[in-house]
Amino acid sequence: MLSGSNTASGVAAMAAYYQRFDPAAYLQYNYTPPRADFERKDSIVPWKLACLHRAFNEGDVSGELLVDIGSGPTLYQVLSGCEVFSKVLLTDFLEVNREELKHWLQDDGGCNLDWTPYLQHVCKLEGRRYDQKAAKLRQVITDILPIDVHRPQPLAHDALPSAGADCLVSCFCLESVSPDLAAFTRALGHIGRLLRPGGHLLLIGALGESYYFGGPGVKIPVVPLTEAQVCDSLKESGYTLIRLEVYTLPQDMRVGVDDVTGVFFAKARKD
Ligand SMILES: Nc1ncnc2c1ncn2[C@@H]1O[C@@H](CSCCNC[C@@H]2Cc3ccc([N+](=O)[O-])cc3CN2)[C@@H](O)[C@H]1O
Repeated sequence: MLSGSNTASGVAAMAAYYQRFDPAAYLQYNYTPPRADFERKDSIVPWKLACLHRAFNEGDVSGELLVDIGSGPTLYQVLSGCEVFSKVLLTDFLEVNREELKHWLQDDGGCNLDWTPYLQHVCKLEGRRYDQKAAKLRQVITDILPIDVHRPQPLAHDALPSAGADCLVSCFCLESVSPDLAAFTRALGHIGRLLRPGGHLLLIGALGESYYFGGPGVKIPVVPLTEAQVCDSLKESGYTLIRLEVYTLPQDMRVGVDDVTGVFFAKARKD
């Protein structure tokens, strides 16, 4: 187990693990079938996309600026939000992930995953024509910034307007970058400072995960969360929970890349 919560050594140990993170392998492990099988009702990615579609489109989420916290090398988390917000910021700790996202934005053929099935699936949910989604995304994603959720100010001081973001989305990040539960809760508070009061947080994460592979042989420790801990941490860090949904992994979704037992989706509002 890593040493104490948010101590320099605990956080530094996590940062050291991430020096070996391999975006291409990570995408292969989690964002291809069976976990991303758009023909299967019980596949994880369609479940996540349905949660995000509903959360962005039920009338209470609005504003100009959406910030994705810890984007990693993935885009799926903003496919619905890009129709609601005029500005979207992607963020990640690692240069290799920011580069992966830039490849997609610049459409330079350097991507390690074809996002077409994802865009098609979300357009089907929205009843929208597919051929405008990529252009819309490239139009609203205005920057890809470095972030560290363990800093009280996770982004550069001039990254956001003074009022803050209108909405945050964060998927599978906080629990897998924190040395323990206290650091996870503190990180929730840090990202909350980026959000205006009354703004929404859409948080997706792993339940019961104690490790995952961020590449071949790159075993990264994770804070194993329960639903109750997620609810308590949100409350403790200044959010009001609106809805919590849980997906339990069927046996054949447990493919050996982690020991996840479930996935949670939380929609919350900053007090
Ligand atoms: N201090 C930091 N601040 C912000 N971001 C940071 C920091 N350190 C690293 N990062 C950044 O955060 C990371 C985000 S990827 C974290 C992976 N999370 C676990 C993985 C994901 C996953 C996906 C799908 C499914 N499923 O069931 O379908 C299960 C699971 C469970 N395993 C990475 O981009 C790193 O670059």
